[in-house]
Amino acid sequence: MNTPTPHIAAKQGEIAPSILLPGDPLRAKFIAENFLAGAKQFNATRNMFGYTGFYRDKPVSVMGTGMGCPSIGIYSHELIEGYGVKTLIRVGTTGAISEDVHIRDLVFAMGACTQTNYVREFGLPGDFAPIADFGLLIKAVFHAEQENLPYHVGNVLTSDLFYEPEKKKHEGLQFADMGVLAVEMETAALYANAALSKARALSILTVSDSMVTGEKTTAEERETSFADMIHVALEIL
Ligand SMILES: O=P(O)(O)O[C@H]1O[C@H](CO)[C@@H](O)[C@H]1O
Ligand SMILES: O=c1cc[nH]c(=O)[nH]1
Repeated sequence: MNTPTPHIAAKQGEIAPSILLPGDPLRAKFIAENFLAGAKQFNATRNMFGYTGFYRDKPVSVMGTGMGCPSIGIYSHELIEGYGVKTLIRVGTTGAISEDVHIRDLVFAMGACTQTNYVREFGLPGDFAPIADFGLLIKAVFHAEQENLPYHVGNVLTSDLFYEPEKKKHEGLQFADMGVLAVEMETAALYANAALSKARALSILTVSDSMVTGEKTTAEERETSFADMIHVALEIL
């Protein structure tokens, strides 16, 4: 794939082989300014900000993906196929659907069930199971254990809907009955793209609210647990 790509303005060599991917481009800016040394901006196309800097002397990039599978699908494809990115870690928020998962906990998405059509569009002769890279996952678990962070490992649900019509509200609970922990909107597409292009991917999510209890994090609480998520991601690259 030629660069610059249709959605990323970087020149070859400006994006590191490892990248963090928050949904929100302003979170990418925050991560670059607060967690990376010497960060330089490589993208502003569509205001989808991207930066490369250093973490413990290792080059690391961070870029927003937007919301939903088509959006992260486009950016992760161009990052892998255009810029040779090998390791992609989504750092996002998620809503708990399991009663065992509480706000502020971390969820490492071992697999991603989905209601989206993204993976089906690949035209495989059956259902593909989008899974995390095992090496990244085990390092994330090891780091969370060392730091005594509250975390869960398991399935998430990647949905196209943030606002569900009343008659669909029971569907999250049906997935919860199958052991699914939490709902978000991008992981299945990220894992499918990584599999297709032989890259490594993991979603590390912070629980921002609970469908079970109705609890929500405050802005201040989100900042604290958000920092845990970024530290885990940076430490395992
Ligand atoms: O916090 P981010 O990474 O954006 O992730 C979650 O938040 C957005 C919805 O508010 C969706 O993108 C969902 O997956
Ligand atoms: O409830 C939530 C919270 C974060 N992200 C989602 O997609 N849903």
